[in-house]
Amino acid sequence: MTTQHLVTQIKKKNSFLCIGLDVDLEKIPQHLLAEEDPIFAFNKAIIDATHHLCVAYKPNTAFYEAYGLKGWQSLEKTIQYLNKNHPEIFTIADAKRGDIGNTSRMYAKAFLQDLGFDSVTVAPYMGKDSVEPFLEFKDKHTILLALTSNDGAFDFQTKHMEGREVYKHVLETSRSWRNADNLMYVVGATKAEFLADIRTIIPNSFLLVPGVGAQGGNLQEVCKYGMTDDVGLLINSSRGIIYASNDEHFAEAAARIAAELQQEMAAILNQ
Ligand SMILES: O=C(O)c1cc(=O)[nH]c(=O)n1[C@@H]1O[C@H](COP(=O)(O)O)[C@@H](O)[C@H]1O
Repeated sequence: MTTQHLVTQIKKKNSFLCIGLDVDLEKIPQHLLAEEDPIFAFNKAIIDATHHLCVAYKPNTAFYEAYGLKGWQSLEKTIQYLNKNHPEIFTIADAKRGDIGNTSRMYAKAFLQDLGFDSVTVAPYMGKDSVEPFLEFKDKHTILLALTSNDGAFDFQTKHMEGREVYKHVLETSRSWRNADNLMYVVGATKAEFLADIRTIIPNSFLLVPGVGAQGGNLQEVCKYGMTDDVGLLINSSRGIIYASNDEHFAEAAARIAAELQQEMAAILNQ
């Protein structure tokens, strides 16, 4: 999917919401455990109830890998369901990969080609040759971790190196890599106050912003400092939406929370 297509969808739906499909069998409604594939049954119900409210879905692969082969099959069914029924929706494999080039090439093939995601999250720690293989795919996007939402972000990312913070080096240096136009960046919603500075380095790049909802990030603050003329933001909430209820009306409950966020976004877009 092109960035322009994503922007068009955002404007059409008045939403820049990304729903995180982080499925934990201990948290889903227990009646779904009788289904042949409880994870897919849960995802399908959530997608059917919320697809008109969001522009992206982000399964975090940890929640699928944890269930072995069955989990991987649930992930595959979920992306196939999205690509077949909602091809206008942007899909993110939240896998946080990155390795020597030869290995990264295989990660890129797995998520962007074989599974058919529009994008994949990648860690920048191993540098240029570990990220460039992901950038080779036309109309696919590599979402590089820049400033993450967790407290550990302060261990390395905000430390100074040659006079500036490490996350700023990530932003700046990555712009010189081959096919850098295919880059987006992760900035945690809990770090909204850093966004003004970040926008001086990457004024137009799309940002994936997780941390609204369960982690306490503030949507208004993120938009105030991070929004561009083309919106430039995908705001993710996972647990705050998908676990709104665990009774048989869980999907409607998830849609209610998603609608609240979408309405808040619409108000911001129409200001
Ligand atoms: O790359 C991510 O999506 C990510 C980066 C980050 O800095 N913080 C962060 O929470 N995430 C992911 O975003 C999701 C947040 O989930 P909730 O806290 O349940 O909304 C999880 O899948 C996290 O792994």
